[in-house]
Amino acid sequence: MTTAEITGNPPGSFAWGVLHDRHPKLITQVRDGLPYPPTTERALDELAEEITGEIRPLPGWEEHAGRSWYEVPFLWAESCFYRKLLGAVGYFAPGPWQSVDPFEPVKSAELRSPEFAGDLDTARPDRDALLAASLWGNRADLGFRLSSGEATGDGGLLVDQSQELWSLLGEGGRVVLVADNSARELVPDLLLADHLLADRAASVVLHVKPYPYYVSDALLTDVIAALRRLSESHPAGERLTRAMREGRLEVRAHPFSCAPWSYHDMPSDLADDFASATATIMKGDLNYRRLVGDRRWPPTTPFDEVTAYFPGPVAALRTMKCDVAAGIPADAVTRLDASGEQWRSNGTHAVIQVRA
Ligand SMILES: O=P(O)(O)OC[C@H]1O[C@](O)(CO)[C@@H](O)[C@@H]1O
Repeated sequence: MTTAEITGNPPGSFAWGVLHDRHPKLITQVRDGLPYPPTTERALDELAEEITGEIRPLPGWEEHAGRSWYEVPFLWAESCFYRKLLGAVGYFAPGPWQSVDPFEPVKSAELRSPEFAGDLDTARPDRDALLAASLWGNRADLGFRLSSGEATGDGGLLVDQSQELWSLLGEGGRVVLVADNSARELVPDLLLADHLLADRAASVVLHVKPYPYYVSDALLTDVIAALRRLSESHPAGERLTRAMREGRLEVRAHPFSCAPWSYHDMPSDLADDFASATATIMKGDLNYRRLVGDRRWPPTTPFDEVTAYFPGPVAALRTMKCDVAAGIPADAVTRLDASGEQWRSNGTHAVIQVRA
């Protein structure tokens, strides 16, 4: 079974709002974050203008050139936008700005924020608290806050298969954790990895992005910054640093992690990585969209069905921040639809879903 891919239309939809409102704000935020030279300012101006019209050709991204940003698959349009934003700030070109993360100022500020310190102070070591911290750490990523403000209410878990997840993870072996955002999400992910390494896994492979993406997505440099910050006030910082040196915690940054397609199209080496793991844990909203396909699934479509193709046991820890939904019980869908709230995308609901 399949259904239509999400695009930026119709006007007023969640995807439309991201393209229409969030992306221009992001350009402004990036511009304000670092003292870029006039050539970069001009490139950012050009991108701000381009996103109101047609997609201009870019080597490797010709697939939808000449079309409106709103007509093409939303996942592709967003990924292309981030790729072009990095191009505009000289991220890929030889020169002084090469590899300078345009989102680093916001990521660093978060790592030094009182909220972050509060997270650490209240962190509890039991497994369910660690799982919940990792899940809800995804609630307000830095891109989401640009257009939606910080999600506050807690609508709770619409699906809670945490017991199935713990059963899966009880078997040792290698666990793959596909990270999402840095700082306030990555640190609880690392604390979860620390718990797994102590109790349930011989090794953990942490997948991060090879280059900046979706504002706050974690890179290797963010893992290192998080470990340093953690080491200042939590014993797990030292343990995890040692685990990295010993190869029990391994960081990978596969190019496909920034590709504009779902995991259905993943290359064989990545599929082998997932297939040979005890379990793969997918963090966050974007990974969820890529896992189940960025499509207008009826929200009751079984999670097992939309992930049947995935090469190995897989779990999703996701706060809901877009229109994609699957595996939601029918009575919950009826109740939430009747409430009139934007339950699919306002970041106050979450799921822990497992396909063993
Ligand atoms: O960091 P996450 O959880 O992947 O969320 C990414 C955000 O960006 C979006 O992909 C839209 O830009 C939303 O789905 C979500 O709000």
